[in-house]
Amino acid sequence: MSQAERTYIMVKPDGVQRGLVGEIIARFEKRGFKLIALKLVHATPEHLEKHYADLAGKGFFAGLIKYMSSGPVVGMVWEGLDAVKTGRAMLGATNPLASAIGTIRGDYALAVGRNICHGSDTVENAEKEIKLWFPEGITQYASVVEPWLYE
Ligand SMILES: Nc1ncnc2c1ncn2[C@@H]1O[C@H](COP(=O)(O)OP(=O)(O)OP(=O)(O)O)[C@@H](O)[C@H]1O
Ligand SMILES: Nc1nc2c(ncn2[C@@H]2O[C@H](COP(=O)(O)OP(=O)(O)O)[C@@H](O)[C@H]2O)c(=O)[nH]1
Ligand SMILES: [Mg+2]
Repeated sequence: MSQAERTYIMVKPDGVQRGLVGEIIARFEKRGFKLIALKLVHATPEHLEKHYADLAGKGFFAGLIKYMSSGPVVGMVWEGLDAVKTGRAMLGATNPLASAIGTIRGDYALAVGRNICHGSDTVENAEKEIKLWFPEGITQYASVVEPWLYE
C-alpha cells in the first residue's frame, strides 16, 4: 500500500453514452485521488482482447469484446493511497445486482454485461493495464493538496 499506488480506471462505452464520465471522474477527485492520465479512445477488438486476456476462456468473452469495442471508452490513471483496492471498492461488485448502494455500479448499473466502469484488480494488473493503455507514458506533477490528504 503506498501513496504513489496507481490504478487504471476506465469508463466503458455504456458509461460514456449514458453521460456518466463526469460523475465517475468527480467521485475519484472528491475522494482525494490524483488524476495523472486521461484519454477518450475507441479501442479495437485486438486491444481489448489484450486488456481482458485473463477472461479469454469465458463464455461471455466474445460479447464482452463486442460491447467494449462498440464505442469510445475513457481511460484514466488515478494515484493515491491504496488506489487499486479503494478503486475497486468505489466501483462495487462486478454484478451490479450485488453492488452496494453508494458504489458506482450500485448507483448507476443493473446488468453485469453493462456495468459502466472498469477498475484494475491488483497492483500488478494495474501496472500492465497502464502500459497497455498509455504506452506514451504518464505526466507527473506536484499536487498542492497532498499535505491535507496525508499525515
Ligand atoms: N456473467 C457475466 N455476463 C456478462 N458479462 C459479464 C459477466 N461477468 C462479467 N462480465 C463482464 O465482464 C467484465 C469483466 O469481468 P471481471 O470478472 O473482470 O469483472 P470485473 O473485474 O468486476 O470487471 P472489469 O474487469 O471490467 O473491471 C465485467 O465487468 C462484466 O462487464
Ligand atoms: N456478460 C458477462 N460479462 C461478464 C461476466 N463476468 C464478467 N463480465 C464482464 O467482464 C468484465 C471484466 O470482468 P472481471 O475483470 O472479472 O470483473 P471486474 O474487474 O469487476 O470488471 C466485467 O466488468 C464485465 O463487464 C459474465 O459472467 N457475463
Ligand atoms: Mg476485472
